[in-house]
Amino acid sequence: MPAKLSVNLNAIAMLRNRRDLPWPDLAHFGRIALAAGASGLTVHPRPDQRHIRFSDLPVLRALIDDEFPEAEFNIEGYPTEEFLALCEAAEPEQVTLVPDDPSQATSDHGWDFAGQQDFLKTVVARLKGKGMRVSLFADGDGDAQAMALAAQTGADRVELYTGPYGGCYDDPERAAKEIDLLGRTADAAIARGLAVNAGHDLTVANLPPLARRIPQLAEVSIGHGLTADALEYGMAETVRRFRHACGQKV
Ligand SMILES: CC(=O)[C@@H](O)[C@H](O)COP(=O)(O)O
Ligand SMILES: NCC(=O)COP(=O)(O)O
Repeated sequence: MPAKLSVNLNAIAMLRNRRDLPWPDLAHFGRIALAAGASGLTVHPRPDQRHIRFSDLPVLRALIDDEFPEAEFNIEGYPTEEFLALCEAAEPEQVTLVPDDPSQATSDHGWDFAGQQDFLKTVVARLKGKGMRVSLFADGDGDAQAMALAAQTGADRVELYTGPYGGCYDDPERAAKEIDLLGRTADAAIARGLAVNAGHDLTVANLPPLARRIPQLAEVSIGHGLTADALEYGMAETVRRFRHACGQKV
C-alpha cells in the first residue's frame, strides 16, 4: 500500500504569526489539504508557540471530526507535562514523540532509546492508555539495536528522521548512502514489529526513491517542502489576482 501523506501545517502557522491577523488560516489550508486527498494533518506545537498555537489544536480537531472523519490528526513534540495535557485534550489519532529542546530551530535527531528507555515506556503507556497511537522519532542511521530498544518501549511506530537525506539534494552519491541507512533502519524496525513513518525535508523529488527502498512506509509527514511547492504552484494565479485588484486588465 502506498505511504499515506500527512500535511504538516507548522510552516503555514509560522507565516500567519508574522502579523496579528487571522491569515493564512490554518483550518482553511488544512481543509484544502484534506479535500485534495491528504490522509491527515500534522502539527508540532512548541512551548513558545512560535508556529502552532495551543489554541489551533481544538480548531483542527473539529475540522477533522466534522468534515473529514476518516483523516488522522498527528501531534508531534517533546513529552513535557504541558505537551501531554495538550494531546490528552486534542485526542490525536497519533502522537509522535520527538526529543527536541525548546532552543532548537527544528527537530534534528532521534531518541536515545537506551538512555531514555524508562521515560519513554512511561509516556508511551500513558498515551496508548488513552487510545492514541504512538510513534517515536528515530535516527535513520542503520542501528538495528536502537530499533529493538524502540520496540521495547511499547510504541507502535517509529518515524525515521530524514533530515540528513533531505540535505543531500545536490549530492546523489551521499543521498544513496542515506537511503541505504534509512532502509536498513526500517528493515530492523519492521522485524521488531514496528510500523515505519518518515519525515523531515522530504520533497516531491526525494520521496520516490525513499518509498521504493521502504515499500512498507506507512506515512510521511511533510511541511516545509510541501509549503514551498504550494507557493510556487500558486504564485502565478495569485499575481494575476492582485494585478486585477490593481485595476489592471488581466
Ligand atoms: C518531527 C519533525 O521532524 C519535524 O519535522 C517537525 O515536526 C517540523 O516542524 P518544524 O517545521 O516546525 O520544525
Ligand atoms: N515529521 C516531519 C514533519 O512533520 C515535517 O517536516 P518538514 O517537511 O517540515 O521538514
